[in-house]
Amino acid sequence: MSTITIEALTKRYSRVTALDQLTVDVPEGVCGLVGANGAGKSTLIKILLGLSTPTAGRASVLGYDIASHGPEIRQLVGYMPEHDCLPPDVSAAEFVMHMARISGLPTGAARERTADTLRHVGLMEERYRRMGGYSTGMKQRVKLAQALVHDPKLVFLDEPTNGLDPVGRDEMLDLIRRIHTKFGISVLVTSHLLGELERTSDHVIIIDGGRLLKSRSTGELTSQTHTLILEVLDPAGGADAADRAQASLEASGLGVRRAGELMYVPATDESTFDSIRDTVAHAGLGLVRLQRDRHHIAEIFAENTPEGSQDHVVTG
Ligand SMILES: Nc1ncnc2c1ncn2[C@@H]1O[C@H](COP(=O)(O)OP(=O)(O)OP(=O)(O)O)[C@@H](O)[C@H]1O
Repeated sequence: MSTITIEALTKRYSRVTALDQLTVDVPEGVCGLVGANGAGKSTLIKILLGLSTPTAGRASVLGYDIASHGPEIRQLVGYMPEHDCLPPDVSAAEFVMHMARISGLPTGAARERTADTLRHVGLMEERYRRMGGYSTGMKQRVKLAQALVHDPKLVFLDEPTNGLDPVGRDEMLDLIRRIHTKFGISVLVTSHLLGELERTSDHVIIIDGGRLLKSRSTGELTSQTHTLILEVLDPAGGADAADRAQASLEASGLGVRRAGELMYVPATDESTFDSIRDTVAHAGLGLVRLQRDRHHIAEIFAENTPEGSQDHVVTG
């Protein structure tokens, strides 16, 4: 089932077309929205929240039309904005409690939800300190907590890993995954870091210049290819194992592409596995690895990205 449907959505600013006839459905679960800086991700989120009006096209969020039901949508959706927006002289506990009260929760429930969400994002210890002294990672966690505090059905997270170091980024990605697995909340998360989405998202939507490039389940995007990846060793300790394996495989009629010690062999059918095993054994070598290669999201993006727009995309 879709949480969001988008039909021919267009947003033109005076000099830029930020969204250009975008049509796509966002399924339940964790959905990654990926694109280089300026691809239109934040513009799309603001339109879906009813905070900005599209130039043309239509969309619905959780069954509500964005043109007529902004307040209903904002009641059911949590929003973590991209940029810093936290008052520095206030503590996380006060701020998240305030956001819970604004969402309409009575004081008791707001206090309970504030404690629960701050615990979930790992900010219990520091919750009474003023946020001006927080690290970037802690600020991102407060922004996430305020998006979750009113128990939404869906959250929009705009670049939640921005400014985080690799450890902080991994922790944030785990938190995002748990929002769905533990609480059943669907997530639309934006990023320009393609590698992040492979393990966090169930589905990935790729946009560029406000246009749709691809919308696929992560499984489909990273599905197995028809290439086998192979690594060998010489039990006698010889250093030329890969060279010898390559020569033997080619003599058996198999095509081999080399990348250092790794060999890539096109598989015609399951019998290719047997041919490789027998050929390698016959050459007196041992198999370290023999498996199907997989697509990576970054490669798929690279195949589709018009020249000149890739330099903003980080594939790490
Ligand atoms: N209020 C505005 N007025 C004019 N142009 C705008 C406005 N907001 C966004 N834009 C332009 O629209 C395009 C899309 O911007 P948007 O912020 O949606 O991209 P993004 O994918 O979220 O990138 P980023 O992560 O850098 O914010 C950009 O060219 C941007 O400069």
